[in-house]
Amino acid sequence: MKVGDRRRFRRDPLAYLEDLRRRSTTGLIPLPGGGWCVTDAELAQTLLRSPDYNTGRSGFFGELLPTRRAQIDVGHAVRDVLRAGVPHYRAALTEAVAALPATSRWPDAGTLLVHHGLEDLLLHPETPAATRTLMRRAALGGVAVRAPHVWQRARAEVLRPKLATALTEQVRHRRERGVGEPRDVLDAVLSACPPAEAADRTVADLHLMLFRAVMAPLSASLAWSLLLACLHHEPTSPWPWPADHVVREALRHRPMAWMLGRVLPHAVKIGGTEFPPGELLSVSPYLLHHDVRHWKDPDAFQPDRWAGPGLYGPFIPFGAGPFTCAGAAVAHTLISESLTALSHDARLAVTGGDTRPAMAEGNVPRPFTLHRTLRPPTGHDIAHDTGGR
Ligand code: HEM
Repeated sequence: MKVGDRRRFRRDPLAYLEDLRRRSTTGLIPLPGGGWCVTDAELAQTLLRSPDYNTGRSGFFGELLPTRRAQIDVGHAVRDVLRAGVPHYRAALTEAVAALPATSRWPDAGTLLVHHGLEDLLLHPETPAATRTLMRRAALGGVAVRAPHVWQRARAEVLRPKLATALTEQVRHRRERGVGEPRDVLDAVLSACPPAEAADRTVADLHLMLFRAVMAPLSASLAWSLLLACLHHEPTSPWPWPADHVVREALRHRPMAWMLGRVLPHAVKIGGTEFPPGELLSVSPYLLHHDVRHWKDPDAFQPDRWAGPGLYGPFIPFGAGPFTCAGAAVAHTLISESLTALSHDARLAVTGGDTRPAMAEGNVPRPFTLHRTLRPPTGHDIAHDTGGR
């Protein structure tokens, strides 16, 4: 990438991408880091959904699991344990929100909240305290969510192997004892991975990988939902939208996974261009979510657009097709629960908010400050609380 392009990309990555799309006449844009992005919505969805382009294993798990079947089993087992843990998450999050200071710095405060909600689901309370402490330090110290500063990332690099060693020891211990009904994500991975298929260290690495894959997008999507809703509403009255619509619209407006790549298993001709096998073709959820041919006012943040019967365009914040996110539904629930806990009986306002993202391992919000003021119950709340309507 040329220096000028790099500067423009850093200033506003999404505007830079939009600009590349505007200049393309073929529905394809060459990406500065290599490979191509398919911007035509139909072609893009074909690429994600067609079994022709999604052969073999998903890149999500890297080389950690030997077969596609094993990948699916692990994804489902983790999803099931999180789904069963929703009531626990709700209670833990409500507790954490009650302890949130009136002024908090985001997105870090969101990472803290999400971790508080997930802590017992990642490693249940009977796990040795030292391992849980390491996990907590990792969650907040740049292992779960990529830290912005080099020194923080260096510290995370020291923490990561310590946590991997502690988790490996825990895997050995649980395997010796035998795993019954999964109590946490580690049990879920163990239940889907027989020892012949995954060594103790591999299970620990899978747990670490899932820890990041769950924490980072939940934390970023919660922060985007909060920021965008606050920027588009006066803090003097409660939000007029259900949390579910805010979350959906934030996932559309600022999807954390802004680019999804596929390595072509065979040669293909797209938009008049021949691509050899092995070429990297990507689809951008962001561009599809902002395509004027499929969305009305795509650049406007409008949670209300989800209130009516669907006139929706392509919506793929969790991907699509055979490799779509295993945790999509539960992720949506967890973010909505978090937003509900934050906005319940409170006025929310932000300062320092910017809708341009900082690109880390995805599209994450730049730092902003949340001001949360508890509001006295209104007549409506009292009628609602006592069951009166
Ligand atoms: C807001 C939160 C989340 C977002 C935005 C998100 C997004 C994504 C995306 C874009 C993919 C890749 C799809 C592709 O390559 O086509 C993916 C894969 C995956 N996600 Fe999520 N995810 C989230 C939360 C979760 C949670 C809570 C879980 C826990 C179960 C999870 C488990 C997975 C798994 C297992 C895969 C790999 C699926 C496969 O290849 O079989 N994700 N996610």
